Amino acid sequence: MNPVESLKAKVRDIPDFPKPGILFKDITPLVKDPASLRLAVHHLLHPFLGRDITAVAGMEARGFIFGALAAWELGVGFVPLRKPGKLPYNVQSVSYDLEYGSASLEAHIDAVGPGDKVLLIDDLLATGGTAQASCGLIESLGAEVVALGFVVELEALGGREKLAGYPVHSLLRF
Ligand SMILES: O=P(O)(O)OC[C@H]1O[C@H](OP(=O)(O)OP(=O)(O)O)[C@H](O)[C@@H]1O
Ligand SMILES: Nc1ncnc2[nH]cnc12
Repeated sequence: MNPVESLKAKVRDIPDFPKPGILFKDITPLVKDPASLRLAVHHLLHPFLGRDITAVAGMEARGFIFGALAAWELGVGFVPLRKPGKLPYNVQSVSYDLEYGSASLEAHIDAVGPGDKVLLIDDLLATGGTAQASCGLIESLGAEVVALGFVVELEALGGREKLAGYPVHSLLRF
């Protein structure tokens, strides 16, 4: 099996979390294993090396894990997209639906701006609600979304279709 596919064994299935009927894909076993974490970040970023990217943005909370590592590897800054009420300065907000509820994200109004070329990174793509809303948030601040990267993609939930028009890269497709 190729090394990236072998990472699938590090994603743990938790049935009925956080609600009955949801099969939760738990990435904590992958993240706690140093070789798996390094391999995942390396392959997540492979398509983006050498690209004109000025910032990485990541969605709270699990997107912070891979987003911050991605920013470090690319040598650019990291922009946190946070759950409501957490950012201290003036914010721009966006609301959206996800597989098991609805939510909002916020960014500081000066987090990115015109001329910025942003790579959006999250742990997982499910319905695409979070990612689509995050694209809107970044664009509402005048920046461009260059591409999106996810460690896990749940293909049956159709997130990729919701992101039509954006380059989407995922590592582990279930
Ligand atoms: O494609 P979607 O249907 O929008 O779902 C994907 C989102 O759901 C999870 O985040 P969650 O909101 O559960 O927050 P967390 O990272 O704080 O656990 C995951 O980390 C993605 O951000
Ligand atoms: N099934 C799932 N497992 C883990 N995170 C998720 N975010 C949205 N759907 C999810």
